[in-house]
Amino acid sequence: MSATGEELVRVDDLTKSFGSTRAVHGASFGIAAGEIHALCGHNGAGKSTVVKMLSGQETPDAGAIRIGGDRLDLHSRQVAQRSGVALVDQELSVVASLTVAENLMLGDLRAGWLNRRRAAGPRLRALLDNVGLGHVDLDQPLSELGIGERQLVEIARALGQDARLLILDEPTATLSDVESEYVYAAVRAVAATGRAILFVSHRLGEVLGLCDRVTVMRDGAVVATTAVAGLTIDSLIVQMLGEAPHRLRKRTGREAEGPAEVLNVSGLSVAGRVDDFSIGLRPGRVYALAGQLGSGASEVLRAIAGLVPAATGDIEVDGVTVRPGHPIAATRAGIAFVSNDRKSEGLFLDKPISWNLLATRLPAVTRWGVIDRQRWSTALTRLVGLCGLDGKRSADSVRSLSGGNQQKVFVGRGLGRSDVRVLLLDDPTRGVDVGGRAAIHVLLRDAADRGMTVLFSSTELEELLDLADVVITMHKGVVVRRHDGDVAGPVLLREMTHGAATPAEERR
Ligand SMILES: Nc1ncnc2c1ncn2[C@@H]1O[C@H](COP(=O)(O)OP(=O)(O)OP(=O)(O)O)[C@@H](O)[C@H]1O
Repeated sequence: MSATGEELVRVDDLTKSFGSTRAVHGASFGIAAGEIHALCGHNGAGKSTVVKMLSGQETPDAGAIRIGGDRLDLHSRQVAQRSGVALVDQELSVVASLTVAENLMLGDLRAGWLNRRRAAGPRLRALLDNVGLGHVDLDQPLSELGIGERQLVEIARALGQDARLLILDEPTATLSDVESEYVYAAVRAVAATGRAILFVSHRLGEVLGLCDRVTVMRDGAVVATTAVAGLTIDSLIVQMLGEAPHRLRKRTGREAEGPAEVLNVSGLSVAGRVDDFSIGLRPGRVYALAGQLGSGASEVLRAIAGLVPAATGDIEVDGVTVRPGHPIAATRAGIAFVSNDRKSEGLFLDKPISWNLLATRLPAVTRWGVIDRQRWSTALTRLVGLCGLDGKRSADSVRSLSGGNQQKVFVGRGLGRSDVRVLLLDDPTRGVDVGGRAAIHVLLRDAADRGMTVLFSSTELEELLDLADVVITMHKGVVVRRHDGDVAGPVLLREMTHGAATPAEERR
């Protein structure tokens, strides 16, 4: 752990609301020069909003940000960058088709002669060396590098901006352990140069292993800033969730026994993402895959839906084999998939609601290849009712709906179809407000009650506890545990953020 020096970054009473949502209120903490400072909290705690305020993407409603004692008005990303704040985002912004050198110069504010490739060469070389990329050629296309190395190029680029504060938002979420180690080494090297580092992570093991102190947020407020030396995974989880009586998932009477399994998956693997995943699912139940970004939950769903060509393993629906990597075969077998990206992978935003709901069931609403008005209208009325949408608006474009209602249309397409046996949903309520979320939960529960098998992924404890009959936790591509009976929120969070307990941890 690096020694920490004078306080370099200071955040005081930072506050930000979106409409009636108080995303962050009264948040205060400091980061010393040379310190690796973690920012933790469960979903919706306010971490991203703090990061956005520090990096100039959101303007605080109140409060102050100081770097090196100077109070800063970081009203745009460029201003934040000029003030010495560099952000390495969850989504990499490096460009695969450019060379490493070109990527390092992207977005550099000191454009001009200094950045011309030849003049900049030695400086760029030093940046790469600093993050452990001494073996990488500046003129190599970025596409030749692995995902971990691209993450390091991104960090090197941020350093090239002469950052005083380097913010890393879940930098290892999708990396392997080996790749993550390179990132840790780079982060330690950067801290050793006296910069302040804010490290946002859901992986509590790495927080304890890498960082000096951790600030935990809950419901928009800072709970505490503590030296990691005095913390354990469990004490961090208590800070994240509070001491209040922990919610238990209530048994619904849907025990493990019951009707024969409809979906059987065994030995499902996706190189580098999912390792040896097996599951048997019965009809009439709601199953959840609980896992953070990088847990493999999303890839499992996509692989079962036939959308991952490189997936291997056995998938059977009602005893009939469905070859991985064949989406049409999966659909024919009765598997429907709702992705987590309704905008680019599902809805036609400028088409009417009716069209979006019925496009996937044309055979049921046509006669001799022509749309049968009567059938169309009957199916539409039924589906609009099933989704809890306003029937009078079915001619409106999907774009005109709120996010929650758009998601209802997206989910609704898989409902009420006799040919769908298994409904897979990747994070079905992401970005949906509380009311919309409850409505989607009702839709999914009803679908299960009518005999469908529902399997969804989520990172939200409340959603897992409210909706699922069975919760399967995943961490770094493997199943941690299957919970058929009652389970408490902190147990799920521990398994999602840290994986299986070691024998020593079990004994404690
Ligand atoms: N642009 C926005 N408009 C409306 N509400 C928002 C917006 N951004 C964030 N929120 C709300 O503010 C609260 C804090 O969200 P934030 O994204 O900062 O949390 P987080 O700790 O980063 O969560 P996660 O780990 O899930 O990313 C949440 O209730 C969220 O729904």
